[in-house]
Amino acid sequence: TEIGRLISSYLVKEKNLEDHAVHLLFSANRWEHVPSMREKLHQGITLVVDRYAFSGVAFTSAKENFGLDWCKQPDIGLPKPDLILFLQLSPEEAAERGNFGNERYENSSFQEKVLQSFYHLMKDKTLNWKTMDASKSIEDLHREIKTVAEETMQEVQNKPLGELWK
Ligand SMILES: Nc1ncnc2c1ncn2[C@@H]1O[C@H](COP(=O)(O)OP(=O)(O)OP(=O)(O)O)[C@@H](O)[C@H]1O
Ligand SMILES: Cc1cn([C@H]2C[C@H](O)[C@@H](COP(=O)(O)O)O2)c(=O)[nH]c1=O
Repeated sequence: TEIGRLISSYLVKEKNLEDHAVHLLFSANRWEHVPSMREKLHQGITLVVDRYAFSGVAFTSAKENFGLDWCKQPDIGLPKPDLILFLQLSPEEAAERGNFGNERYENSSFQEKVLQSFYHLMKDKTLNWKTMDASKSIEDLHREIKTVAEETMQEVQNKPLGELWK
């Protein structure tokens, strides 16, 4: 989408955007997909969503003068995930993996702040957070994710779709 392209040029540092504005753009980029997400979910299709609103809150609240509550507001009411997988890897190990350091936000001190924001978000017991050890091999991690995802799909198949942070 146009918003998506604008965000991409911000992330690769081609464009600078004001911090509040970019936070709202990330959220708008989620909201513009909600009608098609709802349609697919009602057809029984399982959605795997990379990052979603939790990255929105964790990354913006890691900036100076942004509280967690303000950061959550624009994403309140999005489709609520049945399972949130947090792939945990130390900032040091992440930095050793391919391509780290080129994008905006990819420096270890900022990533450490983001990690603390994620720990805060994970305290919310109304959400089904599961932490996976991302230092494992791709194959082992894949197996574990598949198992927990399939269990969740079984559990929730007849449950109504919830609204995030409501
Ligand atoms: N379990 C793993 N073990 C070893 N290397 C991995 C593993 N998972 C991913 N990688 C490698 O780490 C690099 C980053 O992986 P990937 O792009 O999947 O991360 P990501 O978390 O999706 O990053 P971002 O969301 O910031 O784009 C890639 O080079 C990928 O091949
Ligand atoms: C969803 C979302 C993401 N971000 C940040 C987090 C990452 O640094 C990038 C996304 O990188 P990817 O390689 O495309 O996964 O954007 C953010 O600041 N706010 C958000 O809502």
